[in-house]
Amino acid sequence: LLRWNELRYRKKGLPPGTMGWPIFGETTEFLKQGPNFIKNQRSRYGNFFKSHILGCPTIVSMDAELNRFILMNESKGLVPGYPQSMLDILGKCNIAAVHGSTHKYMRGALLSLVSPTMIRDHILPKVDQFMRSHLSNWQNHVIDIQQKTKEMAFLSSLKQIAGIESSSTAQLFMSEFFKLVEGTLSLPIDLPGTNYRRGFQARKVIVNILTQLIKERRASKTKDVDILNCLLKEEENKYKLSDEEIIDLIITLAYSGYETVSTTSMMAVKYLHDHPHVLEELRKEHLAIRAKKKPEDPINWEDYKAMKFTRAVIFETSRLATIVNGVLRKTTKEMEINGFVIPEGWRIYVYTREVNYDPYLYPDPLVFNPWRWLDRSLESKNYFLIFGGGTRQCPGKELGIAEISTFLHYFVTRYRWQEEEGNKLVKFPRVEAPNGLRIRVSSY
Ligand code: HEM
Repeated sequence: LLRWNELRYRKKGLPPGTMGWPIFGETTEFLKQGPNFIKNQRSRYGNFFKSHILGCPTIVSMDAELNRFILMNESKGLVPGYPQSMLDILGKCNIAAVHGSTHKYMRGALLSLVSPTMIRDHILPKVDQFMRSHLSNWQNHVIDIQQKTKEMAFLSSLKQIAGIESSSTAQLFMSEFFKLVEGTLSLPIDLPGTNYRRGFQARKVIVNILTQLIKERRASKTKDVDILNCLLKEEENKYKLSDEEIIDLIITLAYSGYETVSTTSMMAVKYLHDHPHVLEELRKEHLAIRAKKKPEDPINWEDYKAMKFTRAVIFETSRLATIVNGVLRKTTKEMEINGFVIPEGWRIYVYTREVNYDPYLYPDPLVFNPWRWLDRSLESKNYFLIFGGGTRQCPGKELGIAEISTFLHYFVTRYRWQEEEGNKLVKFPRVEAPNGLRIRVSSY
């Protein structure tokens, strides 16, 4: 079978590599061995090789130049290639499902909602208010920081979107949202009891909640500046979206900033715990900001901009933990890349993980050293792909960093913490603590 499968794909012009078993391909090896599978294949076949993973024939690209080319050339037919379950559940207007001019339009609408001015004037005050209350009364408790940062990422975005925080709507929305997320990461099997079916049903509940919210907003004419109101203000808004587009955009916003922000926050807590000298430096930065303020004064834009070491801690956490392993594209037609012919419909996995551990780019790559990021030019290097690159580079980069920074501000100025015994961390295919990451918290 293995040989037959190799012969089937021995089409002239494909990159080197192996295709594994019919249907399953090399998915088991990929999931079991994780990054080592990719490294082994690279040592045999180079930086651009073929495989068959997660149900699709796939090209894995680890070549810096080619990766840039792939990310810059959506218009030539290299569109997002995320799994069908994700597209089905996030809606047909979600940003990963649209291309060309529709993508430009939806992206423009989204960028206007999370621009630096919006963050400074409207979002940061909400994030501050939220973090103050979310991070209260943790002292003298053992908490699961994974659970707390997940709730934080979701509820903080819900507050920015619609000013909702701790109502029963927020709780219902949150439990349905968690089911939706699980559904997007499952096989698209529509049977009772599957995560896919549950995710799809959760989407329906969320769409109902949002439809109701939109109706209430239109009737109430409130002047609050939150994301929902900005989307509904037709006269002043350059981007006019239908209700369906508004709903999918809100789901996109909550979804894209959820796991990225929560996992980075959790891992920052983990690394700070394990590196007391880094925690000391970070705390110094935040205590200096607090010293100039009254206890009730919020974190403002100037404070955020002054958090240079915090920014460095966030980048170093993203790099070392590799929160995002890479991004997926697919070909909309047969095309030639780097002298190889890639058939229509193949996935391209722009695999960026190994760049994070390249000793030429990051000396002592396995050491947690935030100081390396104080040279701000590192952020604009071509190989810096923590937030993606090209036409789909993360529009929520500053928002995500502002949220994590505010979280860290209140966390390190209010608390000390000690990890409990027995925590386990998995780094691949997602960074997570399967049984939670429990810490014992006391007042600072
Ligand atoms: C530490 C936090 C974050 C990380 C590491 C991160 C990472 C990324 C990456 C790697 C991509 C590229 C995906 C691709 O090319 O297919 C991306 C895209 C995106 N991110 Fe983020 N992200 C973060 C926070 C956020 C936040 C808070 C938001 C909310 C506004 C957000 C919204 C988006 C959206 C909407 C896209 C798709 C853009 C498009 O397709 O044009 N992200 N992000």
